Amino acid sequence: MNLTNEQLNTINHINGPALVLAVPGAGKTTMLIYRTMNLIKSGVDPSKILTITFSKASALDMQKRFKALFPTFNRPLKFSTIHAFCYQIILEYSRLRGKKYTLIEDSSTGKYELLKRIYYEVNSKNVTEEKLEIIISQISYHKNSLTNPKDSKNEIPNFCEIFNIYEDYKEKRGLIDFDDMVILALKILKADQYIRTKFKSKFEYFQIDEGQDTSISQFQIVDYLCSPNNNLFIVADDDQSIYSFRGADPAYLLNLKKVYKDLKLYYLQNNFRSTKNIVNTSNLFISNNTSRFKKNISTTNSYKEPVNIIILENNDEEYEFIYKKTQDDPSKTYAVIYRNNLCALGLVEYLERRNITFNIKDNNMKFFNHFVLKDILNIIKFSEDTSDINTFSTFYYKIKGYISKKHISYLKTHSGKNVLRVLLTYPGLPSYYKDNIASLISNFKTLSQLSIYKKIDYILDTLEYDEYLKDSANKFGFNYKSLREYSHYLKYIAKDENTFEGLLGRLKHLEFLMKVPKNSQSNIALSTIHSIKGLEFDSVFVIDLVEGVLPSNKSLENDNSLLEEERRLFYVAMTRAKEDLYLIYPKVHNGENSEMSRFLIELSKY
Ligand SMILES: Nc1ncnc2c1ncn2[C@@H]1O[C@H](COP(=O)(O)OP(=O)(O)OP(=O)(O)O)[C@@H](O)[C@H]1O
Repeated sequence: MNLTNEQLNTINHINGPALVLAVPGAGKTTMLIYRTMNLIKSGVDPSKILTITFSKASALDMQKRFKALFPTFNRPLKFSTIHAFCYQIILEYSRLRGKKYTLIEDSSTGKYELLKRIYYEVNSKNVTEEKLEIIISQISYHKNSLTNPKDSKNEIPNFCEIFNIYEDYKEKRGLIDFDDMVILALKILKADQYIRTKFKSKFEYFQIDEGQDTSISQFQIVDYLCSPNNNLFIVADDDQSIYSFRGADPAYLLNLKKVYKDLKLYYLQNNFRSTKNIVNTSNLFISNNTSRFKKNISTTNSYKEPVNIIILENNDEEYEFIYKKTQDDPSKTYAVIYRNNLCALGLVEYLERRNITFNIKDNNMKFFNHFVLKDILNIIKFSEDTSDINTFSTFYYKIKGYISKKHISYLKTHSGKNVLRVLLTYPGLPSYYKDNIASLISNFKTLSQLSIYKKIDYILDTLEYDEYLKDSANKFGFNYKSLREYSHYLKYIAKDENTFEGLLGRLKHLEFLMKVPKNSQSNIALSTIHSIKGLEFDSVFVIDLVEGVLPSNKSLENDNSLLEEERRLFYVAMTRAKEDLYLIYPKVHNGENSEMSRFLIELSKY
């Protein structure tokens, strides 16, 4: 590969701190590999170089790329995630000081169960799954950003107390979670002189890839280890910082000059990846963020197809569009990129019915275990066997009928072919209540006779499960629209099924498909924006570009910094494309009229 002058300049940096600000497709990873060799050629002992990558996969990828570029070099080199590195410090401390640490994820308690228990203790209420996710991400945020949980602005009642009990519980039992690795390693380095000296002398040159997504606590570890020589080389693109919820903050990069007075700043502004159309459009787009380094992004690539803004009637048309386009040329690579995992469901269902294989990059699909899905399936199950009191007990209070706990206790001691008929024998029932139950009996009979697709609407409307969703949205702080999305996707999957067993089988199959390893040979990738970073494809489709999805509802309710992060997410998605970029807006999204994403409106003016 012929390196440009910009690139050569960068890799020739040897001593002292440096920040390389690079645009998408500028060859950041490539530069780190060449610079590693350059250090070695200039006399640095390879075992003294530590390269920190964002993920395990990128550490392996970098190792492979190094081997491919320099096949004859066979001395050991260290490419590691910060967590793996911190874990080594902790292990060494445990070995020398006889203090044992266990990862909470490997312990019998388990992080989720523990936090559920603590939430109950503190708030005398069960925590919902959504709230549990918020708690976990907020704990992580405060630890990584080294901010005080007291200042947290989240909607969790008594969050700070939950945080403190959780931390205290772990500390007393020698348990650590993923985020503790960095904090604990930092504590050990500060307090234990022997270990500090040992690790400080282990490495002399530090390189950080994806610096924009490195959290403040992670930077502190490196800062601690590399002083006083500060042989620190950071490669970053502040415009691609998309992990603020884990404590990454591009402002830290913007202020790096204050931390290292002799910081050398290098720019890599040539995009080798994309057509001029994509580079120019994405450049104009990201310039609307205020908190960023200004760059002059350019490319020597030629103009080709313009960036396509595609407006379609609904999600089905969106899936069909992608299906047809991805059949164009089997030698091309395609990526379908979305903001949330849930957006993939309909597409997976659509492509799979047409025997199209794909690589799906995330498997964090909560859909299959979500309470809305479970409730609806349980209600259908009960309609097929109305003697099943156990299933009935899971949802009786979520549908119309005013059935209470004491009625359920009665039913548990009185069996019958139809639990609702048994309920009619409950002593002293007022006549209006008997009418309610009689109406429910008739509703369940009707439900059992409907097609599987129509059952779902019947449950939502006639059995008033939708009212329950509205109530829980109010009570527990869910977003009602998001809850409705679950029923929408279930209906979408159910529309080609004739039986309940068929639907259950289909769900199992889709769940399996979305969990399979990502090594299939398919040329079509499906991914969230967070998981696609660093990768490139000939054609890219960014789907579901509606207000509330991208930008997300949450970012619209908060201050401008979250909206800037949504813009960066959009930018990361756009800049994965080499040749063709399709930005798609379905007018009806998940069965509801939608508004076009403000980002698309903005782009259509360029
Ligand atoms: N000097 C060069 N000449 C030709 N191609 C290059 C050069 N440097 C890098 N490339 C190519 O440019 C593409 C982008 O490189 P790379 O993936 O390393 O970029 P990146 O800066 O890490 O991108 P991003 O931040 O968007 O993930 C790759 O296909 C790489 O091979």
